[in-house]
Amino acid sequence: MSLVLEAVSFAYGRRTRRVLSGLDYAVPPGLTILLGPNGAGKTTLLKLAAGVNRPLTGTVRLDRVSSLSKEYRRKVAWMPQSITAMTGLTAREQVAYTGWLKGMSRGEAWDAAATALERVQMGEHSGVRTKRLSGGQLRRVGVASALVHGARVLLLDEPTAGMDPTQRRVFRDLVLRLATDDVRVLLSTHDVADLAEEADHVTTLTGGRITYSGSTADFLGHAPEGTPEARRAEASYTALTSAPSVH
Ligand SMILES: Nc1ncnc2c1ncn2[C@@H]1O[C@H](COP(=O)(O)OP(=O)(O)OP(=O)(O)O)[C@@H](O)[C@H]1O
Repeated sequence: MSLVLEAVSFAYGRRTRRVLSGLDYAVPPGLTILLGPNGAGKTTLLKLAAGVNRPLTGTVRLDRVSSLSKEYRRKVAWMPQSITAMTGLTAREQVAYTGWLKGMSRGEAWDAAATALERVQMGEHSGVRTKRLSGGQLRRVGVASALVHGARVLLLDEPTAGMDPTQRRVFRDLVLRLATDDVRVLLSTHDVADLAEEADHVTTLTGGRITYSGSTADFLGHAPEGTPEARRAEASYTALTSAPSVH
């Protein structure tokens, strides 16, 4: 199973400059952290990979399935930066609704919603209206919605933004458990030090170009010699995002 972007270009309007141009990228196995400065194009890349945005040129596919097909959207799940709490719906209803939108029957979606909420440790909140949940809990409902239809690739856009350290820890443990041999996770974050060291892979994006994509160990090796252990992720990130081009 491989999610690949091939020679992808994208612009938000006909006359606006391209945010991505001729980009080639394959989502690596396991958990990958997507790092890059503000405006680098991380959200744009995730939306293209999710099939939410259509590339101007090039292709996005999961094995042979095009991102423009309905089948693709069942296999790939995207969690946007902000999750909307749907008025009047409980956590389980909101998650089941997503499953139904992705083509599951009502009964199937209802059962799968309970399982997905358990997986994100929100089982005991499944009957709570989502409007009443905290920001961190709502993000976990967002992950459950991404999991409910059995997606093979999860694309999470800055899921830890605005979380306090405790919520961040819970979420981080959750994400580390989600990435398995069968499910690839690509997660964008500004929080270099927090997640990068536990991820399998790191990808850095600068000005719409991939400046590094490889193992976390190699990534950490880009820190200048003598960098203290605790600052290696940050130093590697700085080295890779300020250099003109690497890989
Ligand atoms: N809807 C839009 N319309 C026009 N331009 C946009 C739109 N969304 C993003 N852009 C532009 O595209 C570029 C890449 O934005 P994108 O949101 O993908 O970056 P990002 O790396 O996710 O940034 P951040 O970390 O700030 O979320 C930026 O220059 C941004 O201004």
